[in-house]
Amino acid sequence: MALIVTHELTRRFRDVTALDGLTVSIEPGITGLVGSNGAGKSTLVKILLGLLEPSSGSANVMGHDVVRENRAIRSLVGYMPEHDCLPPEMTAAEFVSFMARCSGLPATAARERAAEVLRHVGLFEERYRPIRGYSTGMAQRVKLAQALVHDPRILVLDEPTNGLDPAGRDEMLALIQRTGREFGISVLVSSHLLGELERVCEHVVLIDAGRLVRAERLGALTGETGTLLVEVDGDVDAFCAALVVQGLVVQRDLMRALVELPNGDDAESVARVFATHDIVRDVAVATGVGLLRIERRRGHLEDLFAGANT
Ligand SMILES: Nc1ncnc2c1ncn2[C@@H]1O[C@H](COP(=O)(O)OP(=O)(O)OP(=O)(O)O)[C@@H](O)[C@H]1O
Repeated sequence: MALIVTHELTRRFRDVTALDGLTVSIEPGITGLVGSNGAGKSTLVKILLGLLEPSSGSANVMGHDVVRENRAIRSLVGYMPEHDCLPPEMTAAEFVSFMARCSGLPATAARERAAEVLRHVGLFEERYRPIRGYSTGMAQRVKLAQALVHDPRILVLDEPTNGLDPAGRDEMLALIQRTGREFGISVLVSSHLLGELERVCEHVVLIDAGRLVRAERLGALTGETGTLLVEVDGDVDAFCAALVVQGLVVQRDLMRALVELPNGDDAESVARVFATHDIVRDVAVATGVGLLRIERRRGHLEDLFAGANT
Protein backbone atom coordinates (compact mmCIF):
# COMPACT_ATOMS: atom_id res chain seq x y z
CA MET A 1 0.00 0.00 0.00
CA ALA A 2 1.21 3.51 -0.79
CA LEU A 3 2.26 5.47 2.28
CA ILE A 4 1.02 8.85 1.15
CA VAL A 5 -1.35 9.64 -1.70
CA THR A 6 -2.41 13.09 -2.89
CA HIS A 7 -4.96 13.81 -5.58
CA GLU A 8 -5.21 17.19 -7.34
CA LEU A 9 -4.01 18.78 -4.10
CA THR A 10 -4.15 22.56 -4.26
CA ARG A 11 -3.42 25.19 -1.62
CA ARG A 12 -3.74 28.92 -2.22
CA PHE A 13 -2.63 31.76 0.03
CA ARG A 14 -4.43 34.87 -1.30
CA ASP A 15 -2.82 35.34 -4.73
CA VAL A 16 -0.08 32.69 -4.27
CA THR A 17 -0.77 29.10 -5.34
CA ALA A 18 1.65 27.11 -3.18
CA LEU A 19 0.39 23.69 -4.38
CA ASP A 20 -1.21 23.44 -7.78
CA GLY A 21 -3.11 20.21 -8.48
CA LEU A 22 -0.43 17.92 -7.06
CA THR A 23 -1.15 14.23 -7.63
CA VAL A 24 1.49 11.88 -6.28
CA SER A 25 1.86 8.53 -4.58
CA ILE A 26 4.72 7.96 -2.13
CA GLU A 27 5.84 4.41 -1.36
CA PRO A 28 7.29 3.14 1.96
CA GLY A 29 11.05 3.71 2.43
CA ILE A 30 13.16 6.86 2.53
CA THR A 31 11.76 9.47 0.15
CA GLY A 32 13.27 12.82 -0.71
CA LEU A 33 10.94 15.74 -1.35
CA VAL A 34 12.96 18.03 -3.57
CA GLY A 35 12.26 21.51 -4.84
CA SER A 36 13.79 24.94 -4.84
CA ASN A 37 12.83 27.52 -2.23
CA GLY A 38 9.13 28.31 -2.53
CA ALA A 39 8.35 25.13 -4.53
CA GLY A 40 5.68 24.13 -2.00
CA LYS A 41 7.50 21.52 0.09
CA SER A 42 6.58 22.93 3.53
CA THR A 43 3.00 23.51 2.43
CA LEU A 44 2.70 19.87 1.37
CA VAL A 45 4.24 18.67 4.63
CA LYS A 46 1.88 20.83 6.71
CA ILE A 47 -1.15 19.55 4.81
CA LEU A 48 -0.05 15.95 5.32
CA LEU A 49 0.26 16.61 9.05
CA GLY A 50 -3.17 18.25 9.25
CA LEU A 51 -1.64 21.62 10.19
CA LEU A 52 -3.03 23.30 7.06
CA GLU A 53 -6.18 22.49 5.09
CA PRO A 54 -6.09 22.08 1.32
CA SER A 55 -8.00 24.63 -0.77
CA SER A 56 -9.11 21.70 -2.95
CA GLY A 57 -8.14 18.14 -3.74
CA SER A 58 -7.37 15.42 -1.22
CA ALA A 59 -4.52 13.65 0.53
CA ASN A 60 -4.21 10.63 2.76
CA VAL A 61 -1.47 9.19 4.95
CA MET A 62 -1.53 5.42 5.47
CA GLY A 63 -5.13 5.44 4.33
CA HIS A 64 -6.22 8.28 6.68
CA ASP A 65 -7.70 11.41 5.16
CA VAL A 66 -5.64 14.45 6.19
CA VAL A 67 -8.67 16.62 6.94
CA ARG A 68 -11.10 14.19 8.58
CA GLU A 69 -8.62 11.89 10.34
CA ASN A 70 -5.72 14.12 11.29
CA ARG A 71 -5.67 12.91 14.92
CA ALA A 72 -4.94 9.38 13.72
CA ILE A 73 -2.24 10.75 11.43
CA ARG A 74 -0.53 12.60 14.29
CA SER A 75 -0.01 9.37 16.20
CA LEU A 76 1.48 7.73 13.09
CA VAL A 77 3.77 10.58 12.08
CA GLY A 78 6.78 12.19 13.76
CA TYR A 79 7.51 15.71 12.53
CA MET A 80 10.76 17.63 12.59
CA PRO A 81 9.95 21.24 11.61
CA GLU A 82 12.30 23.40 9.60
CA HIS A 83 12.52 26.38 11.92
CA ASP A 84 13.82 26.75 15.43
CA CYS A 85 11.14 25.64 17.87
CA LEU A 86 13.03 24.48 20.97
CA PRO A 87 12.59 25.99 24.44
CA PRO A 88 16.09 27.27 25.33
CA GLU A 89 15.73 26.98 29.13
CA MET A 90 14.77 23.29 29.13
CA THR A 91 17.25 20.43 28.95
CA ALA A 92 16.96 17.99 26.06
CA ALA A 93 15.85 15.27 28.52
CA GLU A 94 13.07 17.48 29.94
CA PHE A 95 11.85 18.64 26.55
CA VAL A 96 11.82 15.24 24.86
CA SER A 97 10.08 13.58 27.85
CA PHE A 98 7.57 16.43 27.87
CA MET A 99 6.84 15.67 24.21
CA ALA A 100 6.51 11.96 25.07
CA ARG A 101 3.97 12.84 27.78
CA CYS A 102 2.05 14.98 25.27
CA SER A 103 1.65 11.86 23.17
CA GLY A 104 0.18 10.00 26.13
CA LEU A 105 3.06 8.15 27.83
CA PRO A 106 3.10 8.04 31.67
CA ALA A 107 5.95 9.96 33.39
CA THR A 108 8.39 7.08 33.95
CA ALA A 109 7.91 5.58 30.50
CA ALA A 110 8.29 9.05 28.97
CA ARG A 111 11.63 9.58 30.72
CA GLU A 112 12.90 6.18 29.62
CA ARG A 113 11.77 6.63 26.07
CA ALA A 114 13.33 10.13 25.95
CA ALA A 115 16.67 8.73 27.13
CA GLU A 116 16.45 6.00 24.49
CA VAL A 117 15.84 8.36 21.57
CA LEU A 118 18.42 10.85 22.83
CA ARG A 119 20.92 8.00 22.88
CA HIS A 120 19.93 7.13 19.30
CA VAL A 121 20.62 10.69 18.10
CA GLY A 122 23.92 10.85 19.98
CA LEU A 123 22.91 13.22 22.80
CA PHE A 124 22.77 10.83 25.74
CA GLU A 125 25.74 12.36 27.55
CA GLU A 126 24.57 15.94 26.97
CA ARG A 127 20.90 15.40 27.76
CA TYR A 128 20.89 17.26 31.10
CA ARG A 129 22.34 20.47 29.63
CA PRO A 130 19.97 23.34 28.76
CA ILE A 131 19.25 23.50 25.02
CA ARG A 132 20.35 27.15 25.02
CA GLY A 133 24.01 26.03 25.01
CA TYR A 134 23.61 23.52 22.16
CA SER A 135 25.24 23.88 18.75
CA THR A 136 22.98 23.99 15.67
CA GLY A 137 23.75 20.34 14.97
CA MET A 138 22.80 19.32 18.52
CA ALA A 139 19.59 21.35 18.35
CA GLN A 140 18.67 19.61 15.07
CA ARG A 141 19.22 16.26 16.79
CA VAL A 142 16.91 17.25 19.66
CA LYS A 143 14.27 18.08 17.04
CA LEU A 144 14.79 14.65 15.51
CA ALA A 145 14.58 12.96 18.94
CA GLN A 146 11.24 14.62 19.77
CA ALA A 147 9.89 13.49 16.38
CA LEU A 148 10.77 9.89 17.24
CA VAL A 149 9.69 9.79 20.86
CA HIS A 150 6.13 8.51 20.30
CA ASP A 151 7.35 5.63 18.11
CA PRO A 152 5.87 6.87 14.82
CA ARG A 153 5.50 4.81 11.65
CA ILE A 154 6.54 7.73 9.44
CA LEU A 155 9.08 10.46 10.05
CA VAL A 156 8.61 13.77 8.25
CA LEU A 157 11.72 15.95 8.24
CA ASP A 158 11.54 19.48 6.85
CA GLU A 159 15.00 20.64 5.67
CA PRO A 160 16.83 18.78 8.49
CA THR A 161 20.31 19.89 7.36
CA ASN A 162 19.48 23.59 7.28
CA GLY A 163 22.14 25.70 8.93
CA LEU A 164 24.63 22.84 9.34
CA ASP A 165 28.23 22.87 8.14
CA PRO A 166 29.36 20.11 5.71
CA ALA A 167 30.45 17.75 8.52
CA GLY A 168 27.18 18.38 10.39
CA ARG A 169 25.20 17.69 7.21
CA ASP A 170 27.01 14.39 6.71
CA GLU A 171 26.29 13.35 10.30
CA MET A 172 22.63 14.31 10.03
CA LEU A 173 22.22 12.43 6.73
CA ALA A 174 23.85 9.32 8.18
CA LEU A 175 21.57 9.58 11.22
CA ILE A 176 18.47 9.87 9.03
CA GLN A 177 19.47 6.79 7.08
CA ARG A 178 20.22 4.85 10.28
CA THR A 179 16.92 5.94 11.81
CA GLY A 180 14.93 4.69 8.83
CA ARG A 181 16.71 1.32 8.95
CA GLU A 182 16.99 0.74 12.72
CA PHE A 183 13.47 1.83 13.58
CA GLY A 184 12.07 0.22 10.43
CA ILE A 185 10.06 3.33 9.61
CA SER A 186 9.46 5.34 6.49
CA VAL A 187 10.98 8.78 6.15
CA LEU A 188 9.89 11.76 4.05
CA VAL A 189 12.73 14.27 4.00
CA SER A 190 12.54 17.63 2.25
CA SER A 191 15.52 19.54 0.95
CA HIS A 192 16.45 21.97 -1.78
CA LEU A 193 19.89 20.31 -1.93
CA LEU A 194 19.59 17.55 -4.48
CA GLY A 195 23.03 16.07 -3.95
CA GLU A 196 22.20 15.41 -0.30
CA LEU A 197 19.06 13.46 -0.95
CA GLU A 198 20.79 11.42 -3.61
CA ARG A 199 22.91 9.93 -0.85
CA VAL A 200 20.19 8.72 1.49
CA CYS A 201 16.91 8.34 -0.38
CA GLU A 202 15.39 5.38 -2.17
CA HIS A 203 12.72 7.46 -3.90
CA VAL A 204 12.49 11.06 -4.91
CA VAL A 205 9.55 13.38 -5.50
CA LEU A 206 10.48 16.50 -7.41
CA ILE A 207 8.15 19.49 -7.22
CA ASP A 208 8.35 22.90 -8.80
CA ALA A 209 5.92 25.82 -8.37
CA GLY A 210 3.55 23.50 -6.51
CA ARG A 211 3.41 20.95 -9.33
CA LEU A 212 4.83 17.48 -9.64
CA VAL A 213 7.86 17.25 -11.91
CA ARG A 214 8.79 13.61 -11.31
CA ALA A 215 8.32 10.87 -8.74
CA GLU A 216 10.56 7.85 -9.17
CA ARG A 217 12.87 5.34 -7.56
CA LEU A 218 16.27 6.89 -7.22
CA GLY A 219 18.04 3.93 -8.78
CA ALA A 220 16.09 4.52 -11.97
CA LEU A 221 17.16 8.14 -11.99
CA THR A 222 20.79 7.80 -11.11
CA GLY A 223 21.59 4.50 -12.75
CA GLU A 224 24.28 4.04 -15.35
CA THR A 225 23.96 6.28 -18.39
CA GLY A 226 25.03 5.59 -21.93
CA THR A 227 28.12 7.71 -21.50
CA LEU A 228 31.66 6.61 -20.81
CA LEU A 229 33.55 9.04 -18.64
CA VAL A 230 37.27 9.08 -19.41
CA GLU A 231 39.49 11.24 -17.23
CA VAL A 232 42.96 11.86 -18.59
CA ASP A 233 46.20 13.52 -17.65
CA GLY A 234 47.71 15.43 -20.62
CA ASP A 235 46.40 17.11 -23.75
CA VAL A 236 42.67 16.42 -23.38
CA ASP A 237 41.82 18.42 -26.56
CA ALA A 238 44.12 16.30 -28.72
CA PHE A 239 42.72 13.16 -27.06
CA CYS A 240 39.09 14.16 -27.77
CA ALA A 241 39.93 15.15 -31.37
CA ALA A 242 41.60 11.77 -31.97
CA LEU A 243 38.56 9.93 -30.56
CA VAL A 244 36.31 11.83 -32.97
CA VAL A 245 38.59 10.84 -35.88
CA GLN A 246 37.97 7.22 -34.81
CA GLY A 247 34.24 7.80 -35.30
CA LEU A 248 33.20 8.29 -31.65
CA VAL A 249 30.82 10.99 -30.42
CA VAL A 250 32.72 12.90 -27.74
CA GLN A 251 32.18 15.91 -25.51
CA ARG A 252 34.93 17.53 -23.50
CA ASP A 253 34.22 18.29 -19.84
CA LEU A 254 37.27 19.86 -18.12
CA MET A 255 39.92 17.10 -18.06
CA ARG A 256 37.39 14.47 -19.06
CA ALA A 257 36.11 13.13 -22.33
CA LEU A 258 32.47 12.04 -22.29
CA VAL A 259 32.15 9.34 -24.91
CA GLU A 260 28.75 8.20 -26.15
CA LEU A 261 28.25 4.43 -25.94
CA PRO A 262 26.03 2.29 -28.16
CA ASN A 263 22.57 1.58 -26.71
CA GLY A 264 21.06 -1.85 -26.28
CA ASP A 265 21.66 -5.22 -24.57
CA ASP A 266 22.01 -7.28 -27.78
CA ALA A 267 25.30 -9.01 -28.55
CA GLU A 268 26.22 -6.52 -31.27
CA SER A 269 25.76 -3.48 -28.98
CA VAL A 270 27.74 -5.14 -26.19
CA ALA A 271 30.56 -5.92 -28.63
CA ARG A 272 30.56 -2.26 -29.77
CA VAL A 273 30.80 -1.11 -26.14
CA PHE A 274 33.92 -3.30 -25.71
CA ALA A 275 35.30 -1.97 -29.00
CA THR A 276 34.76 1.61 -27.74
CA HIS A 277 36.87 0.83 -24.66
CA ASP A 278 39.61 -0.53 -26.94
CA ILE A 279 39.54 2.61 -29.09
CA VAL A 280 39.81 4.80 -25.95
CA ARG A 281 42.81 2.81 -24.74
CA ASP A 282 44.57 2.90 -28.14
CA VAL A 283 43.90 6.63 -28.64
CA ALA A 284 45.27 7.36 -25.15
CA VAL A 285 48.48 5.56 -26.09
CA ALA A 286 48.68 7.29 -29.48
CA THR A 287 48.15 10.80 -28.06
CA GLY A 288 50.38 10.19 -25.04
CA VAL A 289 47.80 11.01 -22.35
CA GLY A 290 47.61 9.15 -19.05
CA LEU A 291 44.32 7.37 -18.31
CA LEU A 292 43.23 8.29 -14.79
CA ARG A 293 39.71 6.87 -14.81
CA ILE A 294 37.32 5.09 -17.17
CA GLU A 295 33.80 4.41 -15.96
CA ARG A 296 30.17 4.46 -17.00
CA ARG A 297 28.84 7.84 -16.00
CA ARG A 298 26.03 7.72 -13.45
CA GLY A 299 23.08 10.05 -13.62
CA HIS A 300 22.78 12.74 -10.97
CA LEU A 301 19.71 14.36 -9.54
CA GLU A 302 21.19 17.72 -10.52
CA ASP A 303 21.17 16.68 -14.19
CA LEU A 304 17.63 15.45 -13.85
CA PHE A 305 16.41 18.62 -12.19
CA ALA A 306 18.18 20.82 -14.72
CA GLY A 307 16.57 18.74 -17.48
CA ALA A 308 13.16 18.97 -15.87
CA ASN A 309 13.25 22.75 -15.83
CA THR A 310 14.34 23.27 -19.39
N1 LIG B 1 1.20 31.29 5.23
C1 LIG B 1 1.49 31.73 4.01
N2 LIG B 1 0.97 32.88 3.54
C2 LIG B 1 1.24 33.33 2.28
N3 LIG B 1 2.04 32.67 1.41
C3 LIG B 1 2.60 31.52 1.83
C4 LIG B 1 2.36 30.99 3.14
N4 LIG B 1 3.05 29.82 3.26
C5 LIG B 1 3.68 29.64 2.08
N5 LIG B 1 3.42 30.65 1.23
C6 LIG B 1 3.92 30.79 -0.15
O1 LIG B 1 3.68 29.56 -0.82
C7 LIG B 1 4.79 29.22 -1.65
C8 LIG B 1 5.33 27.86 -1.25
O2 LIG B 1 5.91 27.98 0.07
P1 LIG B 1 6.55 26.75 0.87
O3 LIG B 1 7.01 27.28 2.18
O4 LIG B 1 5.59 25.62 0.86
O5 LIG B 1 7.79 26.40 -0.06
P2 LIG B 1 9.06 25.50 0.26
O6 LIG B 1 9.28 24.65 -0.94
O7 LIG B 1 8.88 24.81 1.56
O8 LIG B 1 10.21 26.58 0.35
P3 LIG B 1 11.26 26.85 1.52
O9 LIG B 1 12.30 25.81 1.36
O10 LIG B 1 11.73 28.23 1.18
O11 LIG B 1 10.48 26.77 2.81
C9 LIG B 1 5.80 30.35 -1.51
O12 LIG B 1 5.59 31.26 -2.55
C10 LIG B 1 5.42 30.97 -0.18
O13 LIG B 1 5.77 32.35 -0.16
